[in-house]
Amino acid sequence: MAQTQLTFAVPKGRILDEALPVMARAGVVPEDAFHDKANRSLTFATGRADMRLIRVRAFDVATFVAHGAAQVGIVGSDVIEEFDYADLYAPVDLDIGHCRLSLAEPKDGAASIDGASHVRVATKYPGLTRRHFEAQGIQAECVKLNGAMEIAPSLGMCGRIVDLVSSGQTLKDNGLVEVAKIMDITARLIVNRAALKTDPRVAALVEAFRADAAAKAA
Ligand SMILES: Nc1ncnc2c1ncn2[C@@H]1O[C@H](COP(=O)(O)OP(=O)(O)OP(=O)(O)O)[C@@H](O)[C@H]1O
Ligand SMILES: O=P(O)(O)OC[C@H]1O[C@H](OP(=O)(O)OP(=O)(O)O)[C@H](O)[C@@H]1O
Repeated sequence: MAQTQLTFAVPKGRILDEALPVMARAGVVPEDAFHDKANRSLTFATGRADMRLIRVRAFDVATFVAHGAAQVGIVGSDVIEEFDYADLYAPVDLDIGHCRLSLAEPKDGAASIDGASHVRVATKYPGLTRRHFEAQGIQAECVKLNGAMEIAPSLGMCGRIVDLVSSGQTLKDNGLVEVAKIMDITARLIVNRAALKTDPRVAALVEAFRADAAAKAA
């Protein structure tokens, strides 16, 4: 009987360039069409007849894998923690996509919108933001944005933002300062828990990525 195809979900954003060499060392190499910017396909063959890639938005990688539509994927730990899907397991830290999730405010201080027990925050990460403030007994009202949240405080929409920071240049260029780090972030290999239990190819892939991470760390 022919084996079902494994589906490996990769994010189309900035992690991808760093992820491709790691994937190649674990034996996952996309067909040439994957690198053709004009190609609008979302599904690609790999060097393995029993595996295909899907290229989707970073947040959707976690959703496809949690629902078992893809068995394996690569995504930032920010996305994993934001969703906290029970069916998703993140067994390998790939040591790529380093950044941090931080709280930032205008360099002259948060706007008067914010009080002692209630703040309004623009973010792509409402779950992580609420949890961060809850731990301090503060209720966070989150305004969900999908990008460019650095402009929200200057437009009076919120007092602060929670967003990813790497060099800090985006904050600086928009008159903001980092006031607290919420978490350090790296990209992880993620797998669907049920697929890991039932399909030995998933366990073998985890081992291949784990061996590569261990060799890199040695
Ligand atoms: N400045 C950064 N430096 C390093 N890693 C980052 C940075 N920004 C984001 N990342 C990591 O890359 C992942 C994807 O980020 P990116 O901003 O490229 O997503 P995207 O594909 O543009 O998002 P969307 O799906 O909303 O279009 C993030 O989840 C995070 O783990
Ligand atoms: O600290 P820095 O090095 O400046 O990086 C931080 C920026 O990188 C990410 O955005 P990205 O460039 O992915 O664009 P986006 O707004 O489309 O998410 C993040 O959302 C910040 O805006």
